[in-house]
Amino acid sequence: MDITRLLDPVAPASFGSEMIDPFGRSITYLRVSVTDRCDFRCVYCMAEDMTFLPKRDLLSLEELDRLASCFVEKGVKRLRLTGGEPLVRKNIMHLIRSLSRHLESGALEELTLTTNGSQLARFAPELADCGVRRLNVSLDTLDPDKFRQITRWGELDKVMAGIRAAQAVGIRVKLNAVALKGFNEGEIPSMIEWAHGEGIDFTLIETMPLGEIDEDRTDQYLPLSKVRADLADRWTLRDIPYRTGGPARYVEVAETGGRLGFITPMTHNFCESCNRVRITCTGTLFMCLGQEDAADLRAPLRASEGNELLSNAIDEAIGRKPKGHDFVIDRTTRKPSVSRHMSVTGG
Ligand SMILES: Nc1nc2c(ncn2[C@@H]2O[C@H](COP(=O)(O)OP(=O)(O)OP(=O)(O)O)[C@@H](O)[C@H]2O)c(=O)[nH]1
Ligand SMILES: C[S@@+](CC[C@H](N)C(=O)[O-])C[C@H]1O[C@@H](n2cnc3c(N)ncnc32)[C@H](O)[C@@H]1O
Ligand code: SF4
Ligand code: SF4
Repeated sequence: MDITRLLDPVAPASFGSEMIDPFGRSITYLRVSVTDRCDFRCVYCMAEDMTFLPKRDLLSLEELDRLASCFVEKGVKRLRLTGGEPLVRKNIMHLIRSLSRHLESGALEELTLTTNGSQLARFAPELADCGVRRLNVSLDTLDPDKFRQITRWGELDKVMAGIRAAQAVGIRVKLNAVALKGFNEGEIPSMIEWAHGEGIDFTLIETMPLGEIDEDRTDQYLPLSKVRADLADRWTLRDIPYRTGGPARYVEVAETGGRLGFITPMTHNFCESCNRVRITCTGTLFMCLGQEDAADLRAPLRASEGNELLSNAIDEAIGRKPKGHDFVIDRTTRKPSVSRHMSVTGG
């Protein structure tokens, strides 16, 4: 905590001050959406006909580096690149290579990604070389036809090759699947068995109401409380204290010997222990995934070469971090709770 702020609450935070929000939560985790573009169009994430940002609106990789590095100086220990699809951003490895200096210095504990895996076979060796030790691959089905259906045109083979390539260079892969009623509901146990057989942790996510999509979310929404109860009829699930710094809560499945995570924003809110904020590829800071409020960091970033203005803008925004989301998915609420798509902030 910056001592000058304790003595005088209106004193500007000194550069490098750690970030504590109004609810006493320490912000140590930054998610950076490096592009809003993607080579897939998952039906729960995007509409088929999406309008993406013009390239001129994007921060350069150097600007993204400066922005993320300012957060590292302010106490961020975990950095996750997302998107859109992070690996489709041109020259993304320049950014990852450059950010890896914070791993070498010990300032960062983890540099990682959430990816759809389509480009992973190409990038895995270099990612490992940059110090990426584990990453999350989003995969909602193991059936190639269903995979094409949910992603609108993705090829499962490529993702599988990406997973294998990552494992081959020693990167630990975790699979994340959005639980979708009538789509992968029946396949969840066999996906878990497959992942655990491969030594891969598996996490289920509840669908959240972000952005207009072509389908009705009420038809897709599958509460994980129900999935968990069904799995508990089949297997022995034991709560374990394992934590990654993300929102998943884990159990161990006695019969498979693997870890299963649940990300339950709808049925069991985890905002109380929130430790994260997000920046987008245009330099907008979102203090909460589930709210519209945001702060522009591009202007202070570009206004001077030093980081003081930027640091002050970040402190001011962290001071507005809300308590949590107000997500609702039901038949009476047709509009998404938040207008932007998940691909803007990267989940
Ligand atoms: N509501 C909410 N959902 C989140 C938050 N962070 C992550 N999620 C959801 O969880 C999904 C997976 O996030 P990841 O960071 O890839 O996975 P994770 O399981 O949290 O990450 P690790 O546990 O660090 O491996 C995201 O795409 C979101 O859908 C959050 O702060 N709030
Ligand atoms: C937006 S994607 C970005 C990174 C990368 N393209 C990927 O799919 O891993 C990050 C995660 O958000 C999840 N996601 C997208 N839309 C969602 C929604 N409406 N509710 C819950 N999770 C969602 C995806 O399944 C994925 O795991
Ligand atoms: S979930 Fe990821 S892969 Fe699927 S459309 Fe969204 S950004 Fe692309
Ligand atoms: S919804 Fe907002 S407050 Fe809740 S965990 Fe996610 S980012 Fe944090």
